[in-house]
Amino acid sequence: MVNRPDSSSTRSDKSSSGSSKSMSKNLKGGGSGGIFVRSKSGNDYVTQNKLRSSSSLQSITIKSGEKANRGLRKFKSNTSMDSSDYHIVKSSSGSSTPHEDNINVVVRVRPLNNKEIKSKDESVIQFPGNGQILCEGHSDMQKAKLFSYNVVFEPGASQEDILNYSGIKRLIEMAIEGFNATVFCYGQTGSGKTHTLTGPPDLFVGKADISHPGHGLVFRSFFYLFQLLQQRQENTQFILKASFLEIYNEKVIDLLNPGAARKKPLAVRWSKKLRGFYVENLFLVDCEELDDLLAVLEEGMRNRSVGSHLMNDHSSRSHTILTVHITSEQQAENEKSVFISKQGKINFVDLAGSEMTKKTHSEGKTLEEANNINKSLMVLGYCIASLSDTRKKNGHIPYRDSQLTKLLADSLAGNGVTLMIACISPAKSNVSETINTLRYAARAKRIKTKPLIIIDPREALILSLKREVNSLKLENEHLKSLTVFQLPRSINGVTSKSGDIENTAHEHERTIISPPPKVDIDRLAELENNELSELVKLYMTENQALRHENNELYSARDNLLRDQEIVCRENERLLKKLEDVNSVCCRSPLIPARPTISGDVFNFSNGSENDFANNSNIWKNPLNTSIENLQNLDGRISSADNKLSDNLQKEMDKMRITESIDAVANTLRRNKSFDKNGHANGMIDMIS
Ligand SMILES: Nc1ncnc2c1ncn2[C@@H]1O[C@H](COP(=O)(O)OP(=O)(O)OP(=O)(O)O)[C@@H](O)[C@H]1O
Repeated sequence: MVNRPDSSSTRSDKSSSGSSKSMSKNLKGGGSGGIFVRSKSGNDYVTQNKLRSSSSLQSITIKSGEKANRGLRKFKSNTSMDSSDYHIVKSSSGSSTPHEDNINVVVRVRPLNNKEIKSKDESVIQFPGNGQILCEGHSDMQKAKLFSYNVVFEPGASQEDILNYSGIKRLIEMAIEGFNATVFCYGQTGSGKTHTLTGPPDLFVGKADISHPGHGLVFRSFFYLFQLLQQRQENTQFILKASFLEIYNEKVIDLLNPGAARKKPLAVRWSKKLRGFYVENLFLVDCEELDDLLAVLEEGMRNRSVGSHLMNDHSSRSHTILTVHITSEQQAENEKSVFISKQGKINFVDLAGSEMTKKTHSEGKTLEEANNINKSLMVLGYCIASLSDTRKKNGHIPYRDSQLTKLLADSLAGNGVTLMIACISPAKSNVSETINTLRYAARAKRIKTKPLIIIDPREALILSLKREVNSLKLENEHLKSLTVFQLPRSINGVTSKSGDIENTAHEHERTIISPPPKVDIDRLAELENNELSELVKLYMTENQALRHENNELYSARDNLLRDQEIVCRENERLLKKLEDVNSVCCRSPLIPARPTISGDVFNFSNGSENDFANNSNIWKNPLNTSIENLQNLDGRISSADNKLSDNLQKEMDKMRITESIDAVANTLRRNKSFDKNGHANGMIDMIS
């Protein structure tokens, strides 16, 4: 049966069939691509809605020439993330306006458990398809409620299906790319949150069976993560660290170092720089191999607070947050000395379940735990309600009212990408809690986050300055080469029309730019703050000097162009005059008719060059002559090879013009057509 948006088929809960067959092979499509999936057998366990693809979002943290050690050193020193200087700068989509991204919400419905089956409890959940859930009302009087989510996992869905269709894969990919990703499980006690995230508790007792189908999302995500890292390790270096904490009775306990922490809980502090909350002195463990990550998971699961009550034998009595920090280092394509560093993380959050203490019969310690759990979940509920309400979301959000909401603040409405897995029981006896959870989840779906780049401003500055210095250097080299091309003019004694041109040209040669000292890129991380600032200053100085030189070169070039323009115009004016003189001379009965310019010039290639030289007293306008012929003209027009400047050439043209004028004047003199002042019928005036 195809589960498409137009499908009107409604199936009842198949949980009692309890099929454990893995559906992963039968399912089409995958990830968060918004594809509706079905099984070949016709039994659908996963229905997807039209999902937004988050693929447009990605994040990079740019670091110049530094290995990832800086952040990691801090991790080793067991201090908080707050001690880093990272600032949120902009989204990785390339634009400075960050994309908004809705929280991705999926729902998992667990099968009816033995107790429920025994007590003849019924399922109140139906699956209309298209990511929808129909839940019967509290009583027969109430109407069934329809909810819509990104994906719905029916009771038969396997653990592998959750990995493949919840969108977690995309979150892992984004974490590798530098985003803060969070997946959290929400739901009433006994609804399957821990089962979904980590699998049944006996998996962590004794020797681990890697192929066990019960392994949860965290375990499977670790495998997927390492698979991706292996594919990418050829050109990228990855460093992984992990932490695992629980919030038990509003106290933060380090699950990787629980002894000390139980005596003195860790503090949750506000970071001005990060503009977020963080846990001080949380232990971070290096995870070079997959086994290290799995060991962190095992260790944390062993140490977390578990209790039992009527609704769950292994009830989580705390909220847990397992975080994997992923730092990647990649050499920039065009800048060998520049490394692009990305620092992402993924949080796996297993919330303790809300519980009706009347139902669970909690008392004593368990009751106190239940009250704290319910209280923090209530605050989470307020936060979600406010954030999903467009009128309230810019108002006060009570994150500070619980440790949980402080630590989830960024995932809920900050700069990360978030996946919520709402877990529900299908049993009629739990219908009011189920409706509450479904409402919660529907609200959460309306919340938008803004995934952003986190970047160290000093490193970004160094990188941008380096890039600018390089481009300025290239530009200046180019301008210098153009200026050198013009210099022979002054060397050959050609007068500059604007006196300052040569000064500028010479001046820029005198400009000495001292580059910043060479710093070993690998050791950049070891530099102190003041040394880094000094380095930034030196780059800025170099940058400024290059800009100055750049300006000078530009003004020199402009002056040279202006100068050339003036000479050209003057040249043209003189040539025009001479053309007039020549035409007057040709028409004069006193002067013998001369062959036409074209006749002589263009036919000289058939004769000897001497023919042309012999006729050099006839003026020829080089501007009206084809370039090919001009290049042959007695070497008068400079070629790129002999590197005579245009201006020098024009000066030579001028000299030849003067010679031509003299020749015309001599002819006139020879023909005795002078007036008493030696002027040839006014024509000499024209050429003077
Ligand atoms: N999808 C499922 N398939 C099979 N068994 C499940 C499923 N979901 C939950 N269970 C079983 O139901 C019981 C309760 O599940 P789990 O402990 O995960 O609930 P929980 O929501 O984490 O409860 P709590 O909030 O009390 O910790 C467990 O025995 C678990 O193995």
